[in-house]
Amino acid sequence: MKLTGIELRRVAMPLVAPFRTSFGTEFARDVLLVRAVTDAAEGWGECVAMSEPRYSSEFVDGAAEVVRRFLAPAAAGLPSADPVAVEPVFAGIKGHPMAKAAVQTALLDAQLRAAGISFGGYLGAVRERVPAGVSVGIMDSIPALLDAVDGYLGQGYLRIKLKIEPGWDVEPVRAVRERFGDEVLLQVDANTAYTLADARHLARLDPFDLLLIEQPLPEDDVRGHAALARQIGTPVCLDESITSARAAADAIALGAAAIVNVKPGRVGGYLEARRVHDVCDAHGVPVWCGGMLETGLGRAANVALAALPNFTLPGDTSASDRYFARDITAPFVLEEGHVRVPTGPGLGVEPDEDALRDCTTAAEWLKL
Ligand SMILES: CSCC[C@@H](NC(=O)CCC(=O)O)C(=O)O
Ligand SMILES: [Mg+2]
Repeated sequence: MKLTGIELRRVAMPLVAPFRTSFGTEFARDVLLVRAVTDAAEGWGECVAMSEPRYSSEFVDGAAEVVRRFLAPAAAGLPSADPVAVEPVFAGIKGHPMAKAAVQTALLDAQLRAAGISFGGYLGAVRERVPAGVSVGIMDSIPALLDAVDGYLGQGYLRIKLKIEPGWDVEPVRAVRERFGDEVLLQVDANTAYTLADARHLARLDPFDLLLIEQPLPEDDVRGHAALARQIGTPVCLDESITSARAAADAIALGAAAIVNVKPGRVGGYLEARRVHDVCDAHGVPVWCGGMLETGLGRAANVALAALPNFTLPGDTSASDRYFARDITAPFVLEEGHVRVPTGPGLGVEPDEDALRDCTTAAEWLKL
């Protein structure tokens, strides 16, 4: 399969409501899409980098430049743009996992469409639908939070994740527990907002029987997470710290991760994401699929990944309307709290031409 060209397409996707985390508030997504044109088929990849480098060091303009100057020429230089062959070539370019993941996914989508193989079939999916959790941002008030959670539970979401930060943690969790009871699957995500000195405070979450606390400490403080795990009862889950399968193995060996949030963009692609899944499985550590407010293209790939055997916790694989009034693919919908795994070749979804046209802000053809 020879790569003949790559299109970089930027789309503007307003969010149905602001989404506030400990590192800022998102009002819209400025998404970089990669379309790989090969002599066999075309494929799409979504870059999950945000507009600013606040979740991690990548940001969308930088990712576009890395694809333009380094990744696309590297892929085009190969005799065959096989996503597996592209990995070692991309390894020679340091960092930029989200940019790499977008290109690799576009090549994988093209290869699988040409072969008539679904993304889930290729990755090793064992389920036809996956349980959907939902991520709930930091709100202006407890009543507003309770209204939001009530709405999501009413839609059928099977797990609630609350964003937390110092000053918005114990009380919102207590309020959700008191209002919705002990049966609701509940977890929190701090996006690195605390330090080990907050251990005693974070232990105040223990009575609320949370599934996990996600990335309480900075992404490079793996030892700190291990120390924290010995001081709190809530299981520690890592997100930002897990940049590769090796990082997952190290974190598990250090006792820093009882659970892992798998995000293909954070680790350089779906092939490495599967390796993270496999390493965690080998250590008896459950995983779930994280989210980066993906459009239906990235969402399709995540839902397929979430159907692998060791994805035993509901992921942030929400319906499209959690974030977007109009998706660029047919919307993913919640069915009894689950999202269906696409079965068609490749990602199994196509961009809707009209929706894509209406939200495109830039299109650039990279002649290779
Ligand atoms: C803008 S926040 C993106 C990163 C965040 N993602 C979510 O909270 C889930 C977002 C989603 O539902 O896609 C995380 O740290 O897990
Ligand atoms: Mg997270």
